[in-house]
This record gives sequence, structure tokens and C-alpha cells, in this order.
Amino acid sequence: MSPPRSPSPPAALPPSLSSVQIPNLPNSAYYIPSFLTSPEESFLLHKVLSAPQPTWRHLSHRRLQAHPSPLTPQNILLDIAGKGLPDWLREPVISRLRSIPVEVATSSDGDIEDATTEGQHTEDQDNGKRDDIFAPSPHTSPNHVLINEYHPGQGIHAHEDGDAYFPLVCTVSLGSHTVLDVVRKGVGEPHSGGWRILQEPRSLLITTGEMYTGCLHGIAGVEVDEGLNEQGIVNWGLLGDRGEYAEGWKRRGTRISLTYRDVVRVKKVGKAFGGLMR
Ligand SMILES: O=C(O)CCC(=O)C(=O)O
Ligand SMILES: [Fe+2]
Repeated sequence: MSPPRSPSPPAALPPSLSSVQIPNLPNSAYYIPSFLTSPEESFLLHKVLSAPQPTWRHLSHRRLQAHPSPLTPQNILLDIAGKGLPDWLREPVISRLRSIPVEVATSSDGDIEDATTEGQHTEDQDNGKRDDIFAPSPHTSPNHVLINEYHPGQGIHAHEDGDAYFPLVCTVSLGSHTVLDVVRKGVGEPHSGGWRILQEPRSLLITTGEMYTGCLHGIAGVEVDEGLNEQGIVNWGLLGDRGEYAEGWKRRGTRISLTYRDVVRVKKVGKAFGGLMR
């Protein structure tokens, strides 16, 4: 199965990153509904679900795949014979991630600053060129994807993603909505306060800056999400289809998430070593 060649209208990117910033949250999180089309979602679900069984790592409450490989205990990504991510995880997601219009200057800590409001422009912008969201990250592109599968009732405990990665995560949701709970570090647990972000199927959530470094995130292990309304959901105004949640609750289906990140430490190794690792 090859990637769909635009059989339906291409997914619409926002006019600017700042137009999809989630309000009332620590800086910064951005939400783009309909980042993928339905055929693209079906293609990715097919690829994830047809992976050979050993690709999955089974945890007590979910299963996951790491591409191109799990990190070492020292949080190093082994680049085996320069293979990198498989094509189906690159296209269409990575090129689309890198075409999100960032008409902004990016600071070295990964926070994305809106130069239009700061009144400053980078040289590139003055030349009419734009940065992309991964421009400040060490490899200027994601080099790692974690795939998590959650059945209804399954979630992930409150955690932070840590310094193995550049502080920028792009999460694509497939198959079902979910609700991500976020809380500042050291202020109680998620699921009992903080903020709630609703992620629709085919959407993209970008977290960076203080949202990455100063907060914990988790997903409650429930079968039905409640309190889905303007007061309870921080990105309510950015949702693609609020009608789906008009009753204020929704039963979860099976959700698969793809989290794209740039692992800071990469070590090149030869093919023979890669064989030994399998
Ligand atoms: O599935 C998600 O959206 C969150 C996954 C996550 O937090 C992680 O893999 O670190
Ligand atoms: Fe995480």
C-alpha cells in the first residue's frame, strides 16, 4: 500500500502558527484539527496495525512501537546504517509539519516567539524565507516516532518527556479522540485539575517551551470522556468539529498516537551492529 496521492482535498494548514496557539495555557501549545485527511489516516493505521508482532512492546495498559528503534538506556538513538525513519512515517507527516507557516523568529530554547508581535524579523524573514518548527532543533527534523495504542479505558500516567529529546513534540492522533491532562510540575496530579486538551482524530498537537519543560501530561484511563465543553476544554475554540462533542461527553474508540520528536544524542553504527541488536 503506497501513501494516498491526494484522493481527497489536501489537509488545510492554518494561515499561521500563532493563529492556532491554545489560549490560557503555559507557553506553548498549538492545535491543528484535520492535519491529516481520512485516507491518510487509514493508510497510517494500516501501516501501524500491519507491523510484525515483535515490533510491538507490550505494557500493562497499552502497547507501543518505537521507530527507527528504542533509545538505549543512556537515551541515545542508534542510527543503524543511516536508515532513519521508514518512508511511511516521513510522508506525508514530516513535510507537512515542516510546512506549517511559522512567520516568526525562533529562540534557542525551543519556544516559538511570534516576531510579528515582538516587532522583530530574522534576516531570513526579511528575505522572504521562513523557519519551520524544527529549525531550532539539533537535527532540524524529527528523527524518532513513538507509537502508542490505547483501547477505551486505557491511558498513560502523568509524566514528562525529559531531556533525551529537544523540547518539541508533535502528536498526531488516529482512530479516536482523547483528552490530554496537563498540570504544572509540583502542583498536584493531572486528572484532578490543570488543563484538558481534546485531541480529535487526524489532529496535530504541538507542545514546546514551558509546556514541555514545566508541565506533566497524562491521559486518564476512562472509557467515556465527560465535561467536554467550552469551560472544560482549553482548545474548544480550535476544534474542527465541536458538533461531535455537543452532548458534553463522548465514548472513546481505539486511538493510536504518533509522537514525532528529535532525539538529541544520535550515534552512527554499522549494519552488522544493527543485526546484533535485533
Ligand atoms: O498518546 C499520547 O498522546 C501521549 C503519549 C506520550 O505522552 C508519550 O509517548 O510520551
Ligand atoms: Fe509523553
